[in-house]
Amino acid sequence: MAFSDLAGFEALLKAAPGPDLEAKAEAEARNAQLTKPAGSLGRLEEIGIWYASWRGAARPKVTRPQVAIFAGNHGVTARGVSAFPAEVTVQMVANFEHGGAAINQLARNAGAVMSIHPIELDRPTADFTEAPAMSEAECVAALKVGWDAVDPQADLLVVGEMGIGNTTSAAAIANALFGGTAADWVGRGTGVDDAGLKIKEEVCAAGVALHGDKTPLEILAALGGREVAAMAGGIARARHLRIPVVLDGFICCAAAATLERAVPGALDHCLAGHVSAEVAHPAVLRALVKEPLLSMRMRLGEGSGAGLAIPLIRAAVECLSGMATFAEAGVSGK
Ligand SMILES: Cc1cc2ncn([C@H]3O[C@H](COP(=O)(O)O)[C@@H](O)[C@H]3O)c2cc1C
Ligand SMILES: O=C(O)c1cccnc1
Repeated sequence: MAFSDLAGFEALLKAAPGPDLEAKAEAEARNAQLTKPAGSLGRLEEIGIWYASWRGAARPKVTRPQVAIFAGNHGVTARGVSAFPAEVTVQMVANFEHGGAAINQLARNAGAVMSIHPIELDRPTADFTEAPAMSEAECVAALKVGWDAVDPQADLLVVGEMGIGNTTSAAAIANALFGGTAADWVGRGTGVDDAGLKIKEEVCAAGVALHGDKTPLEILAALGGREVAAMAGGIARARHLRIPVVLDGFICCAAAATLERAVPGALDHCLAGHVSAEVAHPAVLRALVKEPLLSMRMRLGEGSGAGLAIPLIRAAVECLSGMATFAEAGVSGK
């Protein structure tokens, strides 16, 4: 399966498979017979059934989670939108490769295989206050990096990002997709001061004024970044492979939101791993109708919040698949 332009990518989104309803019904029936009062495992029960429906198996297992990290550089960093310099992006890629970042520890803790995908770091995107950040061809190339990064053998996917300046990009995407004003969507990211926040607001407003009336995937190209588009491509590919996805923080959810706005239901195979401390993340989650699993005051990105949620999802699946039924265990029912 391939795509060569945004229209082709959107057609693939539309053609993506839904959950396996037979496996879902089987998992629901099984869940109803497990040795516990009905509903007593709360959300764990829903998560187990959701996972079973996407994997097409009533008693699935999470054995091969994947964490794919994408990195890109942003033209808008020249405007002073981050507390850190743009070189940090490439420096953090080296850190990921040497195992020194937070996500390395969280991926290992989750038993996940981690892959790192720097995308043309020596070619920052255009400043989106002046021109589209990416041409259609550049956006399609980045979507493909994400599409190709997904291991078809994986059974759970986290997409993460590294890109200094990308909370500004994510805020502009959210503002363009969901309306309101720039002030509703910009936050402190890596920790900008009040003057930095003001600049972010102006940059976001200028980007939305220039590109806000485009279609959702054109907005991804115009206001996103290469790592942002790659996350969207990875999420879309996972859907075709029926691999459930754990969404990370503000940037990941802004990327994902372009898919949902292009084709409603495109994120049905995704759970929100956490709610980030970035101020507008709760609003993006509300717009996507996703209830986050964790609330840990994290605001790092890199897939860290989602990576932390992998063991929780595995725990839900272990209960569904491993528990005995009342009949098997000889436990009396109500
Ligand atoms: C050392 C370091 C490691 C990071 N890992 C993720 N981010 C996060 O911060 C960046 C977004 O924030 P802003 O828009 O304010 O630049 C992204 O790279 C994101 O992944 C990091 C940032 C830094 C400084
Ligand atoms: O919510 C996030 O993912 C986030 C917030 C701040 C900085 N980097 C990432």
